[in-house]
Amino acid sequence: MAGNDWINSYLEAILDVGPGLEDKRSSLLLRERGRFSPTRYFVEEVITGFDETDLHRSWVKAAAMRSTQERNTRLENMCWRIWNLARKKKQLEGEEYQRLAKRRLERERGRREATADMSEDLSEGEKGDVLGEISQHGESNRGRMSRVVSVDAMESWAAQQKEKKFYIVLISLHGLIRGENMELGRDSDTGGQVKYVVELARALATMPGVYRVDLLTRQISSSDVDWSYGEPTEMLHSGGLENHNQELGESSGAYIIRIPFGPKDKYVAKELLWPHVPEFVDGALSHIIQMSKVLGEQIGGGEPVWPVAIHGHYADAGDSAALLSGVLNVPMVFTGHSLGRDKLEQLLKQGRSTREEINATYKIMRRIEAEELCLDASEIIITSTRQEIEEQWRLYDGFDPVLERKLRARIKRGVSCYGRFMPRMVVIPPGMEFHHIVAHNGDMDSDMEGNDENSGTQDPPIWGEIMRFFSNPHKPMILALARADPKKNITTLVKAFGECRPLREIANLTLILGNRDDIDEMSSTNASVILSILKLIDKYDLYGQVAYPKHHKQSDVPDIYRLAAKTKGVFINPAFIEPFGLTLIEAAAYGLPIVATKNGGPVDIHRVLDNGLLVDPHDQQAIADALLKLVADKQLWARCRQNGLKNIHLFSWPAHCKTYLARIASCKPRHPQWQKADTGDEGSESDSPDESLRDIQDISLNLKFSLDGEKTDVSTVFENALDSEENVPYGKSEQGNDVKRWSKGTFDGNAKLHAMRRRKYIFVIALDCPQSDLPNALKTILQALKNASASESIGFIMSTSLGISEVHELLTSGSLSSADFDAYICNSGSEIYYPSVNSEDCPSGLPFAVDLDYNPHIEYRWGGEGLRKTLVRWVSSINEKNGEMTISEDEALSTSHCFAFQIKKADAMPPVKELRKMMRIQALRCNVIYCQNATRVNVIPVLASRAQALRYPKDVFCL
Ligand SMILES: O=c1ccn([C@@H]2O[C@H](COP(=O)(O)OP(=O)(O)O[C@H]3O[C@H](CO)[C@@H](O)[C@H](O)[C@H]3O)[C@@H](O)[C@H]2O)c(=O)[nH]1
Ligand SMILES: O=P(O)(O)OC[C@H]1O[C@](O)(CO)[C@@H](O)[C@@H]1O
Repeated sequence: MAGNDWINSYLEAILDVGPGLEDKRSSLLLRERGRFSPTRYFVEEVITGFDETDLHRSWVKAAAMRSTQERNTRLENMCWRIWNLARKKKQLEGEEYQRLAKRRLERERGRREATADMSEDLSEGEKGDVLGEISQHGESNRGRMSRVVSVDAMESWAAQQKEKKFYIVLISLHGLIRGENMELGRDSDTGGQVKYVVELARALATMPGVYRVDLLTRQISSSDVDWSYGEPTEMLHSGGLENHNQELGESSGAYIIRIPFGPKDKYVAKELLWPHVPEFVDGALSHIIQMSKVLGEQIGGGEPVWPVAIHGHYADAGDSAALLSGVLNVPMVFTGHSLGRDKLEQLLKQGRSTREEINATYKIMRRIEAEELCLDASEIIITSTRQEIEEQWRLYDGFDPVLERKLRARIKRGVSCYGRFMPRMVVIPPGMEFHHIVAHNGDMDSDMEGNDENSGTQDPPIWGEIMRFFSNPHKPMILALARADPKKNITTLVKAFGECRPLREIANLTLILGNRDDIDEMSSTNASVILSILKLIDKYDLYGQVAYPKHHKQSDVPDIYRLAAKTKGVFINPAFIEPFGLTLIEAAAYGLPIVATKNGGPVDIHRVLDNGLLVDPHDQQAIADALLKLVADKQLWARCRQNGLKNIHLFSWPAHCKTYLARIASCKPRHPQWQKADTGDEGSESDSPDESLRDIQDISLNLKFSLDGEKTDVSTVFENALDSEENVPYGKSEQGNDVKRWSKGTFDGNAKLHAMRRRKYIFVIALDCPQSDLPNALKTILQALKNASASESIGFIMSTSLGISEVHELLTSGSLSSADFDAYICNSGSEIYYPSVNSEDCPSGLPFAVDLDYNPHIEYRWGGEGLRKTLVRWVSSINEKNGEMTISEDEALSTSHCFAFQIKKADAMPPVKELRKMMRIQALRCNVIYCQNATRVNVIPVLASRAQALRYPKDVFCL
């Protein structure tokens, strides 16, 4: 049922059912106590309803009742409802308060421990840093954004870049992205980020030193969306992009590359894309490897040209970028655009939904974990404003501005950070594409002079579409342009307008809220925004004063701003919080003064442009007052218009790109550590390209034998495993990551492994819990699979949380040999071994050869001894707290890249997320895994895992 109509309909139902209403003396609820009655049911539904938006409406209806009895019943129910709402709000506030206090304590403790660790060698200067760290941001107002334009240093950088030829990968996941006629505001997914990434890709490709930019996104071949989103590749034309240096990069250009993943014929909203991220990573990896090879031939003298950075935009693409940067060992960059923790806090503050409800709608906890992973994995995080760092990123476990500065100072002085790392946060606001604005600014000035009527040029069609709504189209236009998303808070704007008589008299209101054909076909969240607005227009009888056109094209947007400016109107963005606010710089560029929320990016924008007023978005009266002030005060209006136009050049893509590239160039170069194999005569072993495509099947023995707690008929596993190619039964890694496909890779450097080249199928056997019957089961599986096909064509990989000595024990107890498997992914993905007859290949003298390239490949941010010491302290604190030995370090099983701990009492252990959180608070980056039925904890490098090891694409160029 739309809106809160259910409340009134339940009240109607109560009145219809009506038992006991005659008894005027007793309370409705007391009267019904003890036995089921429909009245009681409806009353309870009403009073436990948790939304206050229609309380006023219920009140109006109750007050209008003629019958005293009916009125009293309604009022009585309203009292219950208000009481219940207040109680729930209080309870939520209490819970929130406790949560925040707990968080504060945890962070303080974490920071204390980190500081204590590093205290021995604190230099004097550093000690000073600790006090008043935050206030050190006291840069001047302009200074805060000055990074945008202080590009002098960039000139020398540009000279250096001439020699370089960068390949940059950007990722924006959901797929509704194209270069021309972007469908902005189409739904909740198509917002500013779409425009941002396309314009960034285009601008980067024109920079000196940049050879190619790929913007990876989802390929959607579905009748739900335009065919253009199904094209595998789209070149992004640079159009009239200006480059301040007039130095176009020697570039092969910018491209949108569409990777198919997720359901084939369906658009999937961003909240539902999470389970498909690993599939995207596999597709993207193939593309990047292929492209690096092609670029290597074009500009790398035959050596692959790896991406200089993989840059994820928004949490979902950040998650993917982290995995890709881990697999390829190249730097990761991240831009949040909008952050989950902040969104969660805002929604909780509104008090309308519980944490669980918010999570169910927005999958917000998954999103927050992805953002934490971005902090773990990124070298640089790009924000649009300083507010984003100080107010939003600081809400995360993995980021603390104080610790960040401290670590940076230590690195500068060459002092140890004891395995601690923080990404570098850099404020680089987005830019504007000015080429299509400049042409109109002259017109605008003549519009202002009132010359347009004789100018002979035709009005843009969108003007007519808007003006047809107005009784008096010449009044100043208040313009809002945003996605129909509740957080944009357009309903408060309509209320502010509707309830302010002078404003209604002096101005019109134009609402551009995306495109719609049929409200019933919109997503429920978008539809509810539109419906509430339509109801408010009706309620305040705003017909003739508000325009809400159903459609507009991207090319209409400049004309919409121009129309508002021509009428001496004002742009308004009243969002509860706006991370940056592209519309504000767009409005400024068209000479339109602004009223904007004081929460988020607009504060920084306003500081630079000084072209309007900031308001509290919850304060309806303040919104109306600010709008009235700007519209009515002609001098103020003109000053704001001029200020905006004068300073808008500070938001320029070329300046953005220069700072961006300088930052990226400062990252320590990293690239895959695997050695290029000697292609020699091995190439001939692959009979045909098809033959080299191997299917990987993951028979999850851990699932079958330990988690299920019951034995499975092993032969069934074989049948599934040998099922048709389309029906591959993929398993789950211990972290729940999908394990899918070995990237066409095999191993080199060891004669034994050359045999793998002949494999047509590779089966990955994932095992976690050694049980007494496991060796025999393994043996049976291997034999059965070999019998089912020519044994030469089948290869096996063991993927396990066990260490290599445990694997050896397991094999020996089942009379299996190390040569029965082609490779072993051990210690939860932190080591790879191959069978070897030469015992010198293995540090422990066992018949395995360790992959020596793998450890340096996954080493990024590995905390080593500093991390181990913190873990040991954590172990002691758990044992102390429990008063008994709950967990202990297992030195024998620990390796250089896997710290192993034995758990004695699984039920006395804190959940794994607590340990992850603690590590992050202390800036220690690692992957914590509870494995072997919660009897062991393995702590390994942050981007290592068993699933990631399967993507390790060693010597892919041989195939
Ligand atoms: O009906 C519409 C609605 C929006 N837009 C355009 O879509 C963009 C919207 O961007 P923005 O106002 O910045 O908001 P979001 O869509 O919410 O974008 C997110 O990402 C942006 C880029 O990082 C940030 O500026 C925002 O704060 C952040 O919320 C602008 O270019 C608008 O012109 C349209 O063309 N038509
Ligand atoms: O999910 P949120 O926090 O509302 O964020 C909005 C963001 O999502 C997007 O719609 C991208 O998927 C963006 O365009 C915008 O940056």
